[in-house]
Amino acid sequence: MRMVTVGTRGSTLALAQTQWVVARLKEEWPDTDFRIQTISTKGDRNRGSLEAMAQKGDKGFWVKEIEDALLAKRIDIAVHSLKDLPTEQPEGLEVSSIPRRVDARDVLIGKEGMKRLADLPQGARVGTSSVRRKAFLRAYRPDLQVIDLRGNIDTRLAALAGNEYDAIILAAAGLIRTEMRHRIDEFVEPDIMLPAPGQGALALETRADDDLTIEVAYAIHDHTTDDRITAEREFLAGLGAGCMAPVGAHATVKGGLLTLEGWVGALDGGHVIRATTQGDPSECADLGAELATDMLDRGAQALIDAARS
Ligand SMILES: NCc1[nH]cc(CCC(=O)O)c1CC(=O)O
Repeated sequence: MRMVTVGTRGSTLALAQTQWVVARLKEEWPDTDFRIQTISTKGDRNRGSLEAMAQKGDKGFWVKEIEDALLAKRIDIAVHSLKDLPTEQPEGLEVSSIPRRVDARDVLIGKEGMKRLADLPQGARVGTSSVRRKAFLRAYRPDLQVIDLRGNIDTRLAALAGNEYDAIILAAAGLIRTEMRHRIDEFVEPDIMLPAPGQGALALETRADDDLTIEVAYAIHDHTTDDRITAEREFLAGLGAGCMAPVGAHATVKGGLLTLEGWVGALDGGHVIRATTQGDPSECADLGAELATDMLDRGAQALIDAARS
């Protein structure tokens, strides 16, 4: 029997999404044996200094050790949250399959009476970890207090139970995948907070020459998700930015037309540059690159640089 080892981080979310992937793969390949191997990354070990690492240009702190395990053939497929995966893969590795995306939106979870973003009282304390959420939240509601909130999903939910926060913002996908959808109080619409490029999608990474495993992984590839996230990621790459930038991107496909929206925000919320483009889904990469060029012409670089320092 063929055996495929699937590697991932050890967090609840990483394990839940890897178990989902393996169940889907097993449906397609009932005669293949799948084994899950967890791997600890620099991001898992140094939670406190993620921003410092990002500033040094170290983009791959959630994935480096997992990619090393792929290259050393300790694992055959790596499962990543797409939004944490740098836009380029190291020599010898490739993204071979993009499974169907779940909800890309951010969500609000609040205490009693704090369950809708628009209705939060003046000065309410909202916890979030990402510069993108901070920038867009401050632009929408300059009166709110935006407070740092780090850690995995369980840690963040535990923090909300304490006294420091009135509400927190997370990715819907993480809660859906860990069977905590019932905790969601409000889906924040993209016209208020544009999601991160690739949010809600997974990436299956393999060795670029491992044809057998690539065929296995590709069985759960979803073309529409791929077109959407390709547009979003090319936009991010075109801006020269990574997952720690105040950048949102959200593509949808309707009636055979791909619509890509991109936002770049000032971290203080004072300014958000917004742009939209449309085209055939087969042109997804070009649409993303063109939108990035357009935004750079309109001053996006200064906002990205400012958020970095
Ligand atoms: N940066 C951490 C991270 N990476 C992926 C997800 C959620 C799942 C996803 O976006 O696919 C999260 C948690 C969050 O942002 O709330």
